[in-house]
Amino acid sequence: MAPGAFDPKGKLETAIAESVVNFPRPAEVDKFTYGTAGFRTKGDWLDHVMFGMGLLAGLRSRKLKGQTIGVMITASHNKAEDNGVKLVDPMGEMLEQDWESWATTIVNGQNPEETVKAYGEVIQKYNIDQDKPANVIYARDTRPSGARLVKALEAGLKATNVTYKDFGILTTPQLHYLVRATNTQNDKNPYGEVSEAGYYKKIGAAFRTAMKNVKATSPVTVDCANGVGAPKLKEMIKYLPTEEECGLKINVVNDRVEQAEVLNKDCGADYVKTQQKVPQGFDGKAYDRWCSFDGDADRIVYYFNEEGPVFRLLDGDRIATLAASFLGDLVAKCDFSENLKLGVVQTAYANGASSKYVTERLQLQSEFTPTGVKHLHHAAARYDIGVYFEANGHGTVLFSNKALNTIWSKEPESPAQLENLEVLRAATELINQTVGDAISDFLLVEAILAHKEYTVQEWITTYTDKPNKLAKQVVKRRDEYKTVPGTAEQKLESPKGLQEQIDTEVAKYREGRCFVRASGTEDAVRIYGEALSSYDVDHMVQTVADLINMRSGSSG
Ligand SMILES: CC(=O)N[C@H]1[C@@H](OP(=O)(O)O)O[C@H](CO)[C@@H](O)[C@@H]1O
Ligand SMILES: [Mg+2]
Repeated sequence: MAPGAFDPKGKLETAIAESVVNFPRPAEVDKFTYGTAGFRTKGDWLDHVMFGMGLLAGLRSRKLKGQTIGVMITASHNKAEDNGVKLVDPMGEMLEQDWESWATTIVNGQNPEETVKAYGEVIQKYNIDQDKPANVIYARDTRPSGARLVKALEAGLKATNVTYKDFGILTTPQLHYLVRATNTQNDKNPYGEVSEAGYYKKIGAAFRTAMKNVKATSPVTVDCANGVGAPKLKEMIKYLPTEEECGLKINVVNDRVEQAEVLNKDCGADYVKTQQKVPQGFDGKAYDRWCSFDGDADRIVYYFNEEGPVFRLLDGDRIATLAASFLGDLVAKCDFSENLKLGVVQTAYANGASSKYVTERLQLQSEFTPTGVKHLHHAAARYDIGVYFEANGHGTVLFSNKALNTIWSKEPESPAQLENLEVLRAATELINQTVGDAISDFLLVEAILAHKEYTVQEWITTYTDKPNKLAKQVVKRRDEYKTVPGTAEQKLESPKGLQEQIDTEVAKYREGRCFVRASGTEDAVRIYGEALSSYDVDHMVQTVADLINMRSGSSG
């Protein structure tokens, strides 16, 4: 058929209608919405969504000349019975925003005819030729519902004649890696071998180079949230230099993947960050270095206990500043003829002290985007070296082509410069540039700590966090809470008059900052505040919560 042509009684369309009846819509869900994290809900309700994602992944691949599209089945840090799905674009980035609404449309058909109709709308809108090749790869985390959901996905792929490959159980960033590796395998600079082992080889070799002349302080303990990060980190360790070689001993805890119900339970990066406490299974002594992955291993936070014990968190802001300081130093020492622009991208939830440290101490550019990794990723891509992290521990570093060319083509002028250059080159290979990756970020942090000869105490004293609080408030209608574009979501446009009230309140506190926005993932609005004293923060955030409560009551 011609591009854009669609026949509701055509071969593929008939196959869709016949197959989708095996994956009916669950009565429990009114409407599915593709949000920041793709689709996410109870695993039992997602078969129909998976079928639709099979259709859409195939269409997206056909639209992009047969380039391989990824499908990741995971619900990250959510509980074990939940599941979810996200599409991955050809260079390993998140699905293009325009297509998110098509994802929503294609899974919300009330009957087979409506599903076929939605499929046809995408074909017409994007002028897609159904006879063209389509390639999709997919993987899932360790959730029990994953194996069944894969069948629904495959049914959608089969109905529309898509060539596909199942990569089994992987971390989310591994799937992103594989998508990019697949699409660049015939390029001059392939991203890496197209296999899970290829991922370990690339990162393992880079870590070995980065650690060549330094020794780590051992040990470090990794809480894997009882998720997919556990078996994958254990596999990664086989490719790393041994403790004798580099000084690093890695303990893996919370690795009970066979026990589905303990996934993310009282452990993992999200628990540690939101509860501000050590995970289940913590047995560290004062100042022992620990970190936690989330359930699909795309987030990481570090922490330790001071005597007391007093819990101290080293979150995404800390990793961003550590990485920016390290990379900035290396770039300066390599003395490139080209000027490489380094920047740090954060959201408004970043602690003010970290942003100040970036601009004043590191003398680097700092920028803020709205919440959500795709915003940070796009902004970071505009720098030669763009470091981005959400405070919750999701982030990575992006190197522009110019940066890569400069770094790899430079002729060193001294043995010391060669050493720095080698470390910087290793960093470009060690860091997963497709998406935040707990395993890759973990090894980056470990390499940096070894180079800087930092203990956790030295790391945390680089700056002092401002007292802060993140609260949430359930409201009748969170969609009433809209922010002014270009303010990184820090000013409300509506409800009318609320921002003025917040401003008046915040002005009462020394170095006060407070903003309110609707959550994209939960049915609530979030309130973030910081000020010079923690007493002030508590008071300010509580008063703002009360203001919202009063509004919410009258507007409902
Ligand atoms: C304050 C906060 O941590 N917000 C999280 C949360 O978004 P909300 O839109 O705030 O619900 O979930 C997002 C997806 O995981 C993550 O990107 C983001 O950082
Ligand atoms: Mg995650």
